[in-house]
Amino acid sequence: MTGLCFLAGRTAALIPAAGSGTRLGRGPKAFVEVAGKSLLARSVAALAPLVDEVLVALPEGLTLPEGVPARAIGGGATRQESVRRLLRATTAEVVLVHDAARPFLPAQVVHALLEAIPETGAATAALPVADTLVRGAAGRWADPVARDGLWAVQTPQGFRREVLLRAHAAAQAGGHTATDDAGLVARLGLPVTLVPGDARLFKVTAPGDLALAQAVAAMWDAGRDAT
Ligand SMILES: Nc1ccn([C@@H]2O[C@H](COP(=O)(O)OP(=O)(O)OP(=O)(O)O)[C@@H](O)[C@H]2O)c(=O)n1
Ligand SMILES: C[C@](O)(CO)[C@H](O)COP(=O)(O)O
Repeated sequence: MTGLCFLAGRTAALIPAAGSGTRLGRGPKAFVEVAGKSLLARSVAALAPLVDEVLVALPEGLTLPEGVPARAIGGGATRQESVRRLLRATTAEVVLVHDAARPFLPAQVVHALLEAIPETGAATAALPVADTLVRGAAGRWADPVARDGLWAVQTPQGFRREVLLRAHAAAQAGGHTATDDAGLVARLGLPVTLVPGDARLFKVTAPGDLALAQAVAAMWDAGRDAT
């Protein structure tokens, strides 16, 4: 693999980018630009120097923009199905699954994941929850939720490919879903290591996130924030 020596075997970055961006409301979200560069191009650029290959799942009928160093396949109707297709399209021993919608990916997070994967076979970037949490009902405060031990899960998430293949096969056989891949692995009763994520790894989800993304891009593109 490229760059790092603590993992044997080839490493692939798998980027689900086939979402429709309903909440953002600007068409297929991976193609939305921030400071002149699409979310997809930014995510690929962060990962390409650190892995042996980059695979992207795109909405049916769309093609990779010129100059994006990746191989594209057609995505599925859900994120889980897009990742399942990506997994089947690589033979790499280690896979890093990363949302195209998280365009600011510091290299140190990838290094931390690659370091963690040999021990358990599965690891995800995550941040301890910092806000007070509450369950709401009909717009009113219902129950406080203790935040001790709670983490907000980000991507990338890294796996030995055979571990994630098993998790997806079990999900398909059992007809169950999870909002992320680490969740599918945990459902098998297997350990998932939490490694420090990064505030800049937020997911561009709703229109308000674009203003934040513009602000981060100004620093990132000037090279003052790309650690
Ligand atoms: N069928 C799908 C749905 C989502 N994704 C990808 O999964 C990541 C996280 O999904 P999300 O932020 O929910 O993106 P969208 O599904 O596009 O957003 P929305 O739910 O607002 O439509 C994104 O990179 C998205 O492109 C995917 O590859 N295939
Ligand atoms: C995979 C993920 O980004 C981890 O936080 C998240 O679960 C995706 O959620 P969404 O429902 O696709 O927005």
